Amino acid sequence: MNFSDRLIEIIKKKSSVLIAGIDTSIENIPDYFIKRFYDKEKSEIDNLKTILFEYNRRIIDAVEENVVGVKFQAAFFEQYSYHGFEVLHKLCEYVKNKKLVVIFDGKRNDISSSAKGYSNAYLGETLIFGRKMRFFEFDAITTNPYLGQDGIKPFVEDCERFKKGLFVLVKTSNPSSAEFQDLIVEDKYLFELVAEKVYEWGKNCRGKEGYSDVGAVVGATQKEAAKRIREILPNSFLLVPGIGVQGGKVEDLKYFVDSNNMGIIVNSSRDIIYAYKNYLHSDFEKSSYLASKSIKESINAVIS
Ligand SMILES: O=c1ccn([C@@H]2O[C@H](COP(=O)(O)O)[C@@H](O)[C@H]2O)c(=O)[nH]1
Repeated sequence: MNFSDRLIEIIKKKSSVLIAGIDTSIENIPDYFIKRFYDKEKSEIDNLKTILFEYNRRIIDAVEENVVGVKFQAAFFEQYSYHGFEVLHKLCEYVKNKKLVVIFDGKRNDISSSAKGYSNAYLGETLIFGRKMRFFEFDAITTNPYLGQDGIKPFVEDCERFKKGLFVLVKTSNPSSAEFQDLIVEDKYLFELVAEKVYEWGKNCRGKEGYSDVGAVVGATQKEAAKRIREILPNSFLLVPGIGVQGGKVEDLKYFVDSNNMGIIVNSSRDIIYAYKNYLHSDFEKSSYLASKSIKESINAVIS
């Protein structure tokens, strides 16, 4: 089954388009949780690994009912070197077993030979002594289009081969996104040209429902751009980060959906993983549950 078809199936089953973003830093985990798991007999690194896994695992359990998937932000695991990646690997398997969509937000790309290495790692398989090994079980990855077609091709090929998904950065949510993305090239915004490329790259990997497995990242803070991107990409999923803390408004999601009020998945990270700061300080699991339920319901009220 294609990635886009799997995604649609889960969206229908869950009546949700919410993705929980796991961007956890150990300093933001509540003290009471750290104290509960910190073992003085163990090394700092062993404690880090246990606490990072156990906290995120509980968040995932708490929000499972309200989300269609989990997006792991690579940076927050890479900051702990290979120890962080060990935890990421375990969490990825954990989410996979729950039949949710698992996204690796690494914004990877490079020249084609190196891009192939990234694609092997996160979407496909790697040859070791003639044997094919699959290391991560992600369903989709985010990529940066700056290197052009040859840097994207290895990912697209693995999407076709392994029925995986790709989200290419088209218009990002951050304050400086206009610096390059809004430059005018050939009478168009650069992000429009990138969206046209995304259409081209994804036109041969469509699922039965007619959606492409190659989608775009479009920040929730970019409603004007979203209207234009939707015209260029009528049959692609948009991964939309930036609601909440970054100022993106749930009401604006009506500009991101397609003509069937479909075609988006919406990420929320800090508002979910650190919801205890706004809800119940002493119960982070219940807080994350309540936050995810409230975000899911407010999105559904806008797009259904
Ligand atoms: O344009 C982009 C692309 C990616 N992101 C990522 O999404 C989350 C957003 O986190 P919040 O806490 O919900 O603001 C984070 O992992 C970013 O790296 C983005 O925000 N904007």
